[in-house]
Amino acid sequence: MTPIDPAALDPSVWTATCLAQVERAVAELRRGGVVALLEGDQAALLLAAETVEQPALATLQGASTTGKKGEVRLVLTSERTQALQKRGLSLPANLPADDVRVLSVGGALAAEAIRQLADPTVAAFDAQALGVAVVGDVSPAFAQGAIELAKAARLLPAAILVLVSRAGLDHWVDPAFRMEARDLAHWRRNAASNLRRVSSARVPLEGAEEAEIIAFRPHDGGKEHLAIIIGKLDTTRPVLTRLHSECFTGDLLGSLRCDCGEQLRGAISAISQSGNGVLLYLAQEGRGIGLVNKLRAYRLQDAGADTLDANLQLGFGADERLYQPAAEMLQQLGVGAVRLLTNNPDKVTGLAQCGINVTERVPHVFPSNDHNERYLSTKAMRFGHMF
Ligand SMILES: Nc1nc2c(ncn2[C@@H]2O[C@H](COP(=O)(O)OP(=O)(O)OP(=O)(O)O)[C@@H](O)[C@H]2O)c(=O)[nH]1
Ligand SMILES: [Zn+2]
Repeated sequence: MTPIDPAALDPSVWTATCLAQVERAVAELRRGGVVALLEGDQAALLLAAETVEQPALATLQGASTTGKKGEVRLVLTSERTQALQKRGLSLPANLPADDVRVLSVGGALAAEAIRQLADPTVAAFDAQALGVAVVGDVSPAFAQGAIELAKAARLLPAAILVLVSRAGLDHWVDPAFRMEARDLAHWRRNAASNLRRVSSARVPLEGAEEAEIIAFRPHDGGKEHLAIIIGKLDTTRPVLTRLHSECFTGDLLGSLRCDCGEQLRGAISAISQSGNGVLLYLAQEGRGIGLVNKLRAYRLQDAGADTLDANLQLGFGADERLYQPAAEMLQQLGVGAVRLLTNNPDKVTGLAQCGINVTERVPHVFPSNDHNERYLSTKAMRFGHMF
């Protein structure tokens, strides 16, 4: 496929083309297929570690032998590498403080062993026996791009990578699944934002009968975020606002592991009682790691980790949420200043950094139960929540 020259295209066409390429690659990684990142005359063939199966792995191993560009590498976040070190992986001392680590895993490692290296919730394994060593000759654009694509696919942040020359790509990967590494930065800027208001309806809620739900669709076609307007919005003064991150288990099933269900219904009634306000229901399940990874985090918590360390063991940051979509929804609703219902100081600073004036933090605390006491105390001790 001839590379697209951005200068020759209308910016909106260019953006749409580049976003579509990233989205196709993300879907392909989820189904265990090979995608390619390009930079200059170099290319990196990628597989997501979580979905790797033997036939696709054999393709990458074949490319590594034929391409003579080097062996199969495993790309992990530094958080995941540190967790593996605690389980016996030996790495050279004094490594640079990189976000992402590229490891050589030898030519013969089986798909199952790769999945185990990515996933701390599977049975214990002998990390030392894998003989993993650090290699440093992979472009950061490839290594970071691989992790970014895996996260965008809501998979574990780990990938398999092989370097090949751009000229020989046709043999290894379908043109539909190739993209310039630099397009990822463009995608990052546009995907989560550029929200388009797609539909809205009046939905009377228990305790807030005058309510309207407005759906905002991200530019990348991802899951919609919802704004729930309660009462008649008065934007002439700071609006009572709640940013609620989706929690399937707490919001829908009434899970006692967290406080989300109570916070959701509590926010609706607090806003209703105050007269008017907004609840943003953000498609950022599991502090942005997705439901499946949150279930993995719960397994790690059942084995002793707290909610923050569980995220790190999986290879994620403590909190992967972005505040840009929330700020953009508020701006589109004409809300420039808010009184924010939260105990989380990061929400206050995150929203303020995205241009919303947070005039006041309104505490949003509910009593604990036997199942969520540890979760809530971790929030206070390690995330700085103000209870
Ligand atoms: N990764 C991870 N996410 C969790 C866990 N427990 C709950 N969540 C998610 O955390 C998010 C809860 O976010 P919020 O209700 O916005 O709460 P918060 O950031 O603690 O801040 P406030 O409630 O505003 O004080 C939801 O997306 C849940 O799915 C967990 O153990 N691990
Ligand atoms: Zn929850």
